[in-house]
Amino acid sequence: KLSRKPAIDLNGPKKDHWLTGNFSAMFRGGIDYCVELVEQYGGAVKIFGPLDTGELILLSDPLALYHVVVKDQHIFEEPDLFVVTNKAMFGEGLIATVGEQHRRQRKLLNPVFSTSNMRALLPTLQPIARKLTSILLAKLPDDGSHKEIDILPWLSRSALDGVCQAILGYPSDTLGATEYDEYPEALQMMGPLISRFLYFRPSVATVMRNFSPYWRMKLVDWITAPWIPTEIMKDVREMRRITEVMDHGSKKAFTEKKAALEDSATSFSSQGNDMMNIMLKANSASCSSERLADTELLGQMNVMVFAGLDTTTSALSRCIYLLAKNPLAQARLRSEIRDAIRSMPLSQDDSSLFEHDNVPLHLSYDTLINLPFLDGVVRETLRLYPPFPHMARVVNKATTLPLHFPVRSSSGAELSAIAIPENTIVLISILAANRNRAIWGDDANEWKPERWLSSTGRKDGQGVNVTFDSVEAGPSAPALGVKDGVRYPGVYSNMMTFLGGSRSCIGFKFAEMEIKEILAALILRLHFALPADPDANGHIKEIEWKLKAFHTPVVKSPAGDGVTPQVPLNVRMVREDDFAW
Ligand code: HEM
Repeated sequence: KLSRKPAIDLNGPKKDHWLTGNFSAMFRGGIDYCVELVEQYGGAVKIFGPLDTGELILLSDPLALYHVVVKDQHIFEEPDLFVVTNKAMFGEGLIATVGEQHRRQRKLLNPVFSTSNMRALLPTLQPIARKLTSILLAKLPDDGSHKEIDILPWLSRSALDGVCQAILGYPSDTLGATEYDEYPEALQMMGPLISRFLYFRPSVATVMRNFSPYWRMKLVDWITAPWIPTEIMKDVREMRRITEVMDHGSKKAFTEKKAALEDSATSFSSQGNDMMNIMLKANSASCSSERLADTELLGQMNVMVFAGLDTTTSALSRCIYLLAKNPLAQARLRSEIRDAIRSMPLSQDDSSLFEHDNVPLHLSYDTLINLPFLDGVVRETLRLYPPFPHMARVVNKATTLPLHFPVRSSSGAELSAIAIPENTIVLISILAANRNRAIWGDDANEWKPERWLSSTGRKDGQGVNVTFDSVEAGPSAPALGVKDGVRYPGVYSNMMTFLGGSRSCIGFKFAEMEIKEILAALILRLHFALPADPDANGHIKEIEWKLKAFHTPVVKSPAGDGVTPQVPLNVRMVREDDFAW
């Protein structure tokens, strides 16, 4: 059906490959390829998808994106394939629902992610950040010299413990890992397995649409039979095992939580600050027509972990890698954190707040969130390297999209609007939008945390879906990401990293807090540098970020295999001169 739609009258590159269209070039060429495409053809580019997907539109024009995610978002829907397969894996959580059901879920869940709830959640994340720092410190030589450590698994475990404890209220301790716990282990393996299944998603969707639950299970039993030996069947079997463990673990945690709440129903006394608890209370208090079913609440548990884990790990590892590459920025950030800690009022009653040097361990939520340079580092990293580089939408009826910056048709005519046939797939290029020179300036492709320091845009858009025309620059300095009143419709700092509109990321404040807390704890005590020691063959490790579903860091050949995800850095204890910048 998709391949039979009318041709799209838009300029773009030729097909790179008969089977994969422009997709293999996009993955191979990574960020540079996508940025060059957009710089050459503009904010709406015709590209070719794999197999019979046919022509797609790579979209990054600000006005067009405002229509896609806010104004006409009922026309630009999540692909059915995405929704159906998410439902099969996670149940009826936010990323698996559409229309009225999705609206009802967001209405209940939006207030759960309020700033005041984040403030109350920070103390759950602080011990995790502290534990991560202690674990890495314990690995280092006593003489203050450096050691190479792959920080990726450690960041992933802290992100997992953070999501499990703060969102689910599940006492996960993968950082400590004294005992094997199959539930968090299954949650952690879900993301990587799903990336391996990217090309099989269409078959899963077909099965979901055309088979009854009975025959679906029969089919799964058949294809996961242990006597089918191929590699891919191993992955299918693993996926089945993980889904079952996740389902069982979530149901158990949910049932216990619900029972505890019902026990204290008369007083609704606090059972902990985790988001699941807040969500259950909000649900019980809502009117019956808006209330979510248990299956929907359960679905949220799986969805939150999936949506919050690899994204946060990717952002955190990119921040530390960039700081390792930019020692001056690292020193500046460290000084800012130390100064903030020194100026905090000391609570002599709470000795747990102190470590050696009489340094309080934790910053308050408001101090942490408002540290200007830390904020600049996080925003700039999320702008330049959005963990989700592209998001897909399908056009459910033929429409016309207005553009702010005109592009060319196939015949070279100037277009200020594009006609989009029904069933066209639109790829929202978060990456290209966040690097648009016309909005962000000529240095848009450079990592400059300090660009945020003088911007009144620093606090813009926090959770508010403002309309396209209603944003004005502040009175003193110009707001970043706004040029002549034009901006992207993102919920976070005029950028598209967390998208905008009613399907924007619900967890962005949580992600921001978790990234800042872990960064602050690590940078204060540890110094990071890129690998510099040659191996036995004289090769020095060079980290490369491959563009897949997420940006995946690997070590380039010949020092590495170019495949295994890792971020090996030289780590040592901080010295006094590491604060000078
Ligand atoms: C740096 C970290 C993160 C990034 C870059 C990110 C990005 C995104 C993006 C781009 C979407 C839109 C997806 C779509 O439209 O298909 C999204 C949705 C979502 N995110 Fe995040 N996310 C992050 C962290 C989190 C965290 C920590 C949580 C949970 C606490 C979370 C929960 C969700 C959920 C539930 C949705 C679906 C929202 C809906 O459809 O209504 N995310 N995220």
